[in-house]
Amino acid sequence: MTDARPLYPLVFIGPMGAGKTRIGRRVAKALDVRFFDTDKMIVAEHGPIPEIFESRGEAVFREFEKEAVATALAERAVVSLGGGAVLHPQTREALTGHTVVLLNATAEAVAARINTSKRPLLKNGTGDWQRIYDERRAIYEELATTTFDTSTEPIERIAGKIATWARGRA
Ligand SMILES: Nc1ncnc2c1ncn2[C@@H]1O[C@H](COP(=O)(O)OP(=O)(O)O)[C@@H](O)[C@H]1O
Ligand SMILES: O=C(O)C1=C[C@@H](OP(=O)(O)O)[C@@H](O)[C@H](O)C1
Ligand SMILES: [Mg+2]
Repeated sequence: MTDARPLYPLVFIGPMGAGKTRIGRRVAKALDVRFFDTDKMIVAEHGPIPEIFESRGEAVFREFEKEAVATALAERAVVSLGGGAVLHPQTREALTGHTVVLLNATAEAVAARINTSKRPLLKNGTGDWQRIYDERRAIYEELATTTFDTSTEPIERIAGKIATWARGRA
């Protein structure tokens, strides 16, 4: 069955450390389109993420994030969201009809790779990762139009596979 959804914006969702930022950037390069990372947009406008969580709270961060997502989704681009962006109902609604790629990874793979100090929700270590993932799993799976697992292969190989898949979709 062919997928009638437009390829762009091509959106990456999934848990922290799955590789949305790194893989998204590589896929954009391979497809020769622009790349937006909503966390980077928020940092550019409002400052470092841990400071936003600390001084304004998660709810304010989610509002900033909703705005960044809406801006990025208007572009013909690859767009990587932060792991919790899908918690906002307006963001879930905004994703309707778009091509949404879920990047999944196991807790073990993520524990070996991520810098928890930059992720305020993991400041007690990666033990919280599984709980947060379990809370969000159903949302990710409902929104995703395709899924790739990033646990075992290097970033370049996964990005290459996704770019090949995307070319086949275009
Ligand atoms: N497939 C992978 N194999 C090994 N390390 C990875 C892989 N994907 C991502 N990483 C590493 O994990 C960290 C988090 O990646 P990032 O793209 O920021 O994830 P996300 O945006 O989903 O939180 C980075 O240090 C990155 O180099
Ligand atoms: O899952 C989350 O709630 C978060 C994920 C982070 O982005 P990445 O998924 O790119 O790490 C960042 O938006 C913030 O620390 C909160
Ligand atoms: Mg990221």
